[in-house]
Amino acid sequence: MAYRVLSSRVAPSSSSKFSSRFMFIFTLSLSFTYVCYSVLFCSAPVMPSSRFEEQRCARRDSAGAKKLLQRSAACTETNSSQSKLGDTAVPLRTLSLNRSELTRTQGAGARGADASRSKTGNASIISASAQRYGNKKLPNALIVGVKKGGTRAVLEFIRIHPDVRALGTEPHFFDRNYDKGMDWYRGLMPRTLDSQITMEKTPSYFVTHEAPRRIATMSQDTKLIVVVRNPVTRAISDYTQTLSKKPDIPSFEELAFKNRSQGLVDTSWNAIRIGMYILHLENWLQYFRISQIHFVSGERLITDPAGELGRVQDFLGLKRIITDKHFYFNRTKGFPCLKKPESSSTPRCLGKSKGRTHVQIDQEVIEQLRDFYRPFNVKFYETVGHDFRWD
Ligand SMILES: Nc1ncnc2c1ncn2[C@@H]1O[C@H](COP(=O)(O)OS(=O)(=O)O)[C@@H](OP(=O)(O)O)[C@H]1O
Repeated sequence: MAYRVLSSRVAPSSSSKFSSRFMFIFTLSLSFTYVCYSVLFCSAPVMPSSRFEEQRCARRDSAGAKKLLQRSAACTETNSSQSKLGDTAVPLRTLSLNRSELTRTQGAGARGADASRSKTGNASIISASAQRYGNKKLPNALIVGVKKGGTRAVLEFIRIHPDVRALGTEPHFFDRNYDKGMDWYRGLMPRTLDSQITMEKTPSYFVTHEAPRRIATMSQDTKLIVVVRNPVTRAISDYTQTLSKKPDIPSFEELAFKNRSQGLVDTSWNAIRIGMYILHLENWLQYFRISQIHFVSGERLITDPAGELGRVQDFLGLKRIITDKHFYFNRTKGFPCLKKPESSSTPRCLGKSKGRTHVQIDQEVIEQLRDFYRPFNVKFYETVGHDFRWD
C-alpha cells in the first residue's frame, strides 16, 4: 500500500519529530497572530470606529457647502447622536453654514443667483448663500416709521451688512395684511442663516394703533427702528409726494389748517398727524421698552450716514462693518449714495421718489406749524432722551 511504502520510506527519526513539532507551533502562532490582527484592524472598513467617522464627517463639513449637501446618512446620524450626548467635538450642523465655508465655496454662480442683492449693490457671497441655503424666518428687526423720514435709505444702507437680510418691498403685514396670517408673512421673507438678522420696513406701522400689540404678539424681543425727521419738513415731503400722484388736490395751507388766521391746525390730516410723534410713541410704549426702540435722525442720515448707520449696527448687535468708505456724496442727487459695491460696476443712489424738490410753502405757514409741533417735540425729546433740534 502506498501509505506503507511511504511510511517505510520516511521513517520518523527524533530530529524530524522535533521539526514537525516546531512547524506545528509556528503555524499555530501565525494563525493566532492573523486572528488577532483581523479582529483589531480588518473590521474597520466594514464598521468604522466612531472616531474615524467623526473625523471623516468633519473633513467633509469643512470641505464646503456643496459637499455638505452630499453628506451621508452616517454623518448625519453620527452628529445627531453626538448632539444628544452633548459632545461638541464635531458640532451638529445641518444647513447652517459658517461664514468661512460659504466664502470659500460660493463662486460667481452663487453671486448671480442672488439677483436682488446684486441690484442693491452689495451681493455678498454670504447673502447669496443664505438665499440658497437659509430658512425663511419672521423678522427680528423692523423699521416701523416714519413715512418720509428716510426709511428707504436706512433699509438700503443696513442691508449692505453681511449679517442682515431684508425684504425689499413693504409687506404692510401689521396694518393691512394681518388677516393673511404669520405663515404668509414668513413666506415673504428672504432666506437667512442662523447668524443673520431678518428685516423689513413699513413706515405706516408707526401710526397704526394695532401694530405695536400685533408685533409684540409675534415677538416681544423684536427690535424696532424709527427714522424721525422734522415734522414740518416731513409733512411737506408727504404732501409733495401726494401732489405728484394727484395734482388736483387742495393747497398745503388749505389742508393743514382748519382756520389759518386762528392758527388752528387740522390734526385729522394724516400729513400733520404723523408728525405728532409722541402720541404714537406712547402707544408703542404700552408694549415695548424704550430701549427696544432706536431712533434715527432723518437729518443726520443725510449729513452723516455712516454715523447714523454705526448706531443702527450697535443697536442691532452687529459688528460695525458699514462705515464712511461705503458712501459718497452725489452732487447731482444732492444726497449720499452707496459707493460702487464690489460685485457691481455702478454706484447706487436711491430712486427718483427719494429726495424730491419740495413744493414751496410760505415761511409764515412753516412758522405756524413749528409752533404747533413744539410741545409735541419737547415731550418726544424727553421720552427718547435725545434732542433732535427741530425748533
Ligand atoms: N441718501 C438718501 N437719498 C435719498 N433720500 C434720502 C437719503 N437719505 C435720506 N433721504 C430722505 O428720505 C426721504 C424719503 O423717506 P422714506 O424713504 O421714509 O419715504 S417713504 O415713506 O418710504 O415713502 C426723502 O425725502 P424727500 O427729500 O422729501 O423726498 C429724503 O429726504
